Amino acid sequence: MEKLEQLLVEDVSFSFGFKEILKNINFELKKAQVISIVGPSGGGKTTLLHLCAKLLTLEDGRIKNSFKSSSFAFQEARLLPWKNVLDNICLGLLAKNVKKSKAQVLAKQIAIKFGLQEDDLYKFPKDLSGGMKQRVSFARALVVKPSLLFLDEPFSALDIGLKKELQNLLIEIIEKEKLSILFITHDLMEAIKLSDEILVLKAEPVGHIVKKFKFDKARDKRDDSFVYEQTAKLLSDEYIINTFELELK
Ligand SMILES: Nc1ncnc2c1ncn2[C@@H]1O[C@H](COP(=O)(O)OP(=O)(O)OP(=O)(O)O)[C@@H](O)[C@H]1O
Repeated sequence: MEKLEQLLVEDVSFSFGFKEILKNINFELKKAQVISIVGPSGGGKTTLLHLCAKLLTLEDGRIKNSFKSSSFAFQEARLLPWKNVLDNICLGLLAKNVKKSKAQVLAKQIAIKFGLQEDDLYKFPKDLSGGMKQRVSFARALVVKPSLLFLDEPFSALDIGLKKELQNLLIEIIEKEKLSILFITHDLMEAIKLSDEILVLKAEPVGHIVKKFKFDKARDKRDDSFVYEQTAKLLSDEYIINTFELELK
């Protein structure tokens, strides 16, 4: 029988020193699902993601991650400046003991899929635009074929066209490879386009989930009008208004 892959977060609370950041967080992320965490700045979204990804040590509650493998992509691409594009993408594969020649072939394939040109592969991060760095960061995260991907605002610095292109590519990979994603975004439209569930994290008095929104419509059927319609609905929801301290005009 195949092992159940899921991320189970139960009663998680966390403090930095005396400052309580998160209180009683509960949710479950299943295979091929996308959960996004939205909320105002400073609400503890990144802290929660880091706890789930074991980049921070859990103090209180339980996090069970039974996904086979995971990887990350962050808002800043975090590429190694002394390695070229190809070598940056190869890193995770080499860490998994894939032979260098094989790693380079796989890295090249995914780089091209993510819209990089052949001659970009030998450039160093300092010679890349922000959008190109982001493509490299995605390629590096996905080349290892993770079953769970942690994303911290990966699209926020990109122009609308590139954002849409990378989102669509991600949607294709979610459906084809049954990728699961936990991601943070400030962008409600992006969350609606990509997620099965949105968790709204309110900062006051301590970071907690005030509401969960679920979306059943197949991701590849979510056209612009669906996204606009749902965004308008969310923006009139009292929990969203309250959490983001929106003023009703
Ligand atoms: N290493 C740290 N030490 C102490 N406090 C921290 C540390 N990292 C974050 N914090 C504090 O924890 C709180 C939550 O931060 P976090 O980055 O998780 O919020 P966020 O919701 O992701 O914010 P943003 O949307 O601005 O990225 C903030 O008040 C922040 O100042």
